[in-house]
Amino acid sequence: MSTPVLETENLVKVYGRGAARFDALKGLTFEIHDGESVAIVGKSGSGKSTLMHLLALLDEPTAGVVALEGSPVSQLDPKKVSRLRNETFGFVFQQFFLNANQSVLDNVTLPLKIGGWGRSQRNERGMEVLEQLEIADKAKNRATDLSGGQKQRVCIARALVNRPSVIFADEPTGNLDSATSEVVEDILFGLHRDQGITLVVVTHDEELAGRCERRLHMQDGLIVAEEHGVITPGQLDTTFDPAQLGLEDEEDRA
Ligand SMILES: Nc1ncnc2c1ncn2[C@@H]1O[C@H](COP(=O)(O)OP(=O)(O)OP(=O)(O)O)[C@@H](O)[C@H]1O
Repeated sequence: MSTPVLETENLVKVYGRGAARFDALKGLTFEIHDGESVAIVGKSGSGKSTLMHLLALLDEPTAGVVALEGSPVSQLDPKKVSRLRNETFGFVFQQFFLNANQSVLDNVTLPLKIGGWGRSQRNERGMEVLEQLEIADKAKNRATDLSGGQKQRVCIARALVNRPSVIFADEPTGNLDSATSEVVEDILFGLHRDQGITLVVVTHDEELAGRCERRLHMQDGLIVAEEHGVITPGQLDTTFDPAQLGLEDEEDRA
């Protein structure tokens, strides 16, 4: 089998110390292969975002290993880690994280600016992805002057601009109404299908998780179950048991 794009071994994350110590991840070992779509699901506080931050090299584990394409990340120079993160990953978050004072195009091309690209090349590539996301007519708008769905499309454009091999999406539809959510999901899964981009999605949304080929179920800092296969909405009632996934609590879904 090919080298996994991401791999963890006995991954541990502890926040705080003494009486304030909290063991957020308690030793996770798993692999994510190139071109997979994987959902990380579980109750609020189970450790999903913590795990995603470690996988995305946005934070460091307390113990254990994260390996990117077979190379343990802790052995790499921090500058190289930043470069790898910028080149390999795209990020889509529920809160958008768009710079309000910049244009849509400048927001989208930020990863290229960080990567040292010149302005004209950045703008050319930026317009390409905005066209792909059918939002090129908004390139000069301020990023705040958009609807929620348009903002998320801008975020996806920004995530794509560097031609990443992995997109991390943390509750990507959490701020969107259901019709807009479907559009955004279709875009993400279209990229996965057509461009072979690996998708790692953190979500409380059963339907979104069901569209992924694999679901890792987290509970109290551990992966307690793993499910394979896409689940269509019609199957949700019978095969996708919210109680089993720790999603039974309405409050957790808010
Ligand atoms: N910086 C931090 N310092 C201390 N504790 C933290 C920190 N970040 C997260 N935690 C704790 O670690 C646990 C896991 O948090 P995490 O955000 O990973 O959960 P989650 O499953 O993503 O939750 P949610 O679905 O609500 O986003 C929680 O109990 C949280 O309070």
